[in-house]
Amino acid sequence: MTIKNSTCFQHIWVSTDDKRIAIEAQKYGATVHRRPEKFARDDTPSLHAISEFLDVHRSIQDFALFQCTSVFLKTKYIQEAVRKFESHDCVFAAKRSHYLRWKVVDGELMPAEFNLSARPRRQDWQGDIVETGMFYFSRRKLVDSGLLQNSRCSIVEIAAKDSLEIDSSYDLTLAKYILSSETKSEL
Ligand SMILES: CC(=O)N[C@H]1[C@H]([C@H](O)[C@H](O)CO)O[C@](O)(C(=O)O)C[C@@H]1O
Repeated sequence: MTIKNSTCFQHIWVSTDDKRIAIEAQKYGATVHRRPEKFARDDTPSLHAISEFLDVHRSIQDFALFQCTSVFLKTKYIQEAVRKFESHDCVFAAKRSHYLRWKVVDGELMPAEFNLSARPRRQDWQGDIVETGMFYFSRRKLVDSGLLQNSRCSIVEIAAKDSLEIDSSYDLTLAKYILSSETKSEL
């Protein structure tokens, strides 16, 4: 409904091989794209599913993928993405991360991005940019070359409280808790 209410799109499709999802999608005014089972496996990358969709819908040049695992999508994020998409090849949802990341190189632990003798403070750096998975605006020309993004990308920064992506039952519990604690005006 958030996508529909944004009034930003000519068409809203739900790509699925599942009858129950198809019924729900139609109930809320989306058009169903019957995704072939071989593109609907647990290990099917989204890019393959997008490519299959674009192969069937040849007139579509530009598109936005919304992942239903990000349940705190807001109209303001969609509108910002639409604005930025006018001057970029792709726009995706991202958040800032201020975690100090480490990596193992040849069996040795070392900082991924920071200097041990000058540990950054949150206040002193803008943080890493991390995809939240909420959405990806992109173009057929990129998908045709096997990409979803290129160097002419922009991001929409998602507030930490909206950035949860449901990947596990713990995430689902968290999402239910956040939803029950949000006031109606915030939704
Ligand atoms: C558009 C895209 O690439 N989607 C991919 C997402 C995003 O990378 C993730 O949501 C970012 O947070 O991850 C997966 O769901 C995953 O690894 O299980 C696979 C899926 O193909």
